[in-house]
This record gives sequence, structure tokens and C-alpha cells, in this order.
Amino acid sequence: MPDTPPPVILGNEPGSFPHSVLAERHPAIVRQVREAFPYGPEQHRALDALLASCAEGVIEPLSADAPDRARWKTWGMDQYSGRSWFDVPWLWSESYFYRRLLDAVGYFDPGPWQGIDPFRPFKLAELDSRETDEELAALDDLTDRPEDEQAAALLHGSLWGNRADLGFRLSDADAEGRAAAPGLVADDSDTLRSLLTGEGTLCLIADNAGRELIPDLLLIAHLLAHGRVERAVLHIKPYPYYVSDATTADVVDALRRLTATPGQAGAYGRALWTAMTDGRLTVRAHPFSCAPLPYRRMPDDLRAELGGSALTLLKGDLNYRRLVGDMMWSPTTPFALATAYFPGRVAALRTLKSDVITGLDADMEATLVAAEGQRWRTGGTHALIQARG
Ligand SMILES: O=P(O)(O)OC[C@H]1O[C@](O)(CO)[C@@H](O)[C@@H]1O
Repeated sequence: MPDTPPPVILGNEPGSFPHSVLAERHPAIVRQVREAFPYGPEQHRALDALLASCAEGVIEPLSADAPDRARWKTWGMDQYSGRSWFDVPWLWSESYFYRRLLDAVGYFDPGPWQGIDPFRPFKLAELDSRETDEELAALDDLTDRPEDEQAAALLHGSLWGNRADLGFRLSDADAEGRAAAPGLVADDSDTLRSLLTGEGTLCLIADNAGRELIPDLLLIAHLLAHGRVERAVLHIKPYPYYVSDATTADVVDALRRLTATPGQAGAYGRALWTAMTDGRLTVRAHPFSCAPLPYRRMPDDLRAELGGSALTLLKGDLNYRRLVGDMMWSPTTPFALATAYFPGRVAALRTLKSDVITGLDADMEATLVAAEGQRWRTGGTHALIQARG
């Protein structure tokens, strides 16, 4: 970390990207969830209250009987209660919004709606889409290619799978239609490959379900099958989060989707199923995966686990923000500097959907700014692969 850390991103600047997420995207998400389920009057009242709170209210603490109240206290709930959603760190207020949304629909309360994922209809629609069929069928064309070409293609599949993000598309209807920019803004794929030595465990910190999780699983299947890692741990979320973030239920849905598909996709699916049953692939839902905090503040058990792995690979925009810190870094700050605190080797695969960025070279930054102003940071069309050994 530099002597003077860069400013933490807040959501209080009208016209800024974070402000639009709090002021427009969150209310849109509440409305979509409300329409997706026949919730009763109690949930409708709670959703109305959340909408009002998002618009002009302040952050309120979790109820006294919330199962995770003590944890949220250690994560800053008392410090931020009573303050505007817009005035606290954006990472914190976004994360807390999803926690409150689950409260409103009774996700944690004993009763009929307990454990019902409010985002499941959107996730399932994506898993059943024509695009998913096409992406899986395309795997059959890869099988007779050399192994390193297959690995590169699956790595890029996992990277660009991050464009398929329901939270992003819910409030930005044009997002999917925008063409992906061909080149990467940073490409450490050679370093990343060199870190997959065949020994030890890969920790893959997953992001979205559906069309992102499927290629993540395919990548894991390939790395296991070709001895590039001995084991893999897939870190998913303990509860629904940021609309499409993957939970255990989503992993099961994705595996079932794979095993039901003919050809190479089905073969990978069956291999993964076997790897889960014999322990080479495990799924982990650590509470910190839904924390409103940067990884710099990860608890000791997670630090030890990630530090003991051969490589931690973080997927997606939110994990990137948490990895380097949700701050306005100078774009040319080295990725290795911003992640120096992280235990062990680390890599990130991310499409750019928020202002945070590190590790660009000065020419690349200048080219992006000349072409797009600052839109390249948030439009979801650019991508990067960064790694530190
Ligand atoms: O699914 P991803 O790649 O983590 O992206 C989610 C992104 O959506 C946002 O919440 C709003 O765009 C970003 O801030 C966040 O980083």
C-alpha cells in the first residue's frame, strides 16, 4: 500500500457510476424481485420500506434476532448505522443492500420463504438459454486441439463469462449488446500459466452463477484432468448476493446442466461430479465471501487457507474491487503492489465494470482515455488477466 492510500470510493457524487448503482440499480432490483414471486403483504411492506430507505433513508441495523448480527457488527454495522447509504464506502452500502433485501423477503426467517433465493428465476433462465447451449456445443470443436490451446480457450471462456452478470444487465439494458473489445487491457496469462505447476490446490473464488460459473467449472475440469492442479476449492457465496453470485445450489444446477449435455460438456460434467465425490473438488461457502470489506481484512482462517494454496484465482469485478481495495488507484499502480498483502500467489480474471483499476501501462491508459474518456472503466467491454507469483 502506498504511504498515502488512494481515496475510498463512496456513492455520494451525483452523476458518478457508484451513485447510479445506489440510486437507480438497487430500486430496479427490488422491483424485479417483487415481480418474480407471489410474495405476501408482509414482504411487500418490507420491500416498500427498503425502497424508501434506499431513496432517502439511512442505514438501519439488523434486527436483534438476525443470525449474523454479531458478524455484521464486526463488519462495521454500528459505525455506519444512521448514516446515508450514499455517504459510507460504496462497497459497504452495496453489500448491505443485498443483506437487507434478503431480510425483506424472509430469507433468514423460519417460515415458508426461508432459504428461497429471490434471484433464482433469473439465474435459471440464463442457464436454460440458447447462448448456454451454443457455448457448450462449441466445446466439441476444441477436443482435437493441442492441450495448451484448449487451456487458453477455457481461460478466456472463464474470463469473458464474467460479462454475463445479471445485476449489471438488469439496469443497463444495452450492456449485452455492446461488443467486447478484442484485446485485453492487461494480460499476464503467461505468468498465470507458469503458476499452474501441477502441484497443490487451486482456490477459485467464483463470481456469478449460470453463464459465468459454467466456464469456471469447465476450466477447473480441464486443469484437473490434465494435471495442472492436484485439487481445486471453489469458493462460492453462503447466501444470494449481487443478484447472480453463485451459491451451492447454483453449483449443483450448473453441474446437472453439464452432465445432461451431450459431448465434451457432459464428459467434463461427469468428471467434476466424480471429483466432488472423491474430494479433488470441494465447494466452500466462507462467511467472508459476503463481507462488505476488502480482502485485506480477511480473517485468519481464510488467510491461512488461501496462503496454503498453489494459487488463488479471483473472478469478476466485485472480487477485484475487494482484492485491490475499492479505491481510486492511479491506473498505473502495479498490480503486485496493490496485492502485496495477499497471502500467496494470486491472479484475477475480470471484465471492467467499475472505476477501480490497477496494473495498466501508461500507453494503454492513454489509448483508452483517448478513445472513450473514462467509460472504459465501467462499460463491461474491456477485460484483464493479472497475476502475481
Ligand atoms: O459480477 P461482477 O463482475 O462482480 O460485477 C458486479 C459489479 O456490479 C456492480 O455491483 C455494479 O456495477 C459492481 O460494482 C460490481 O463490481
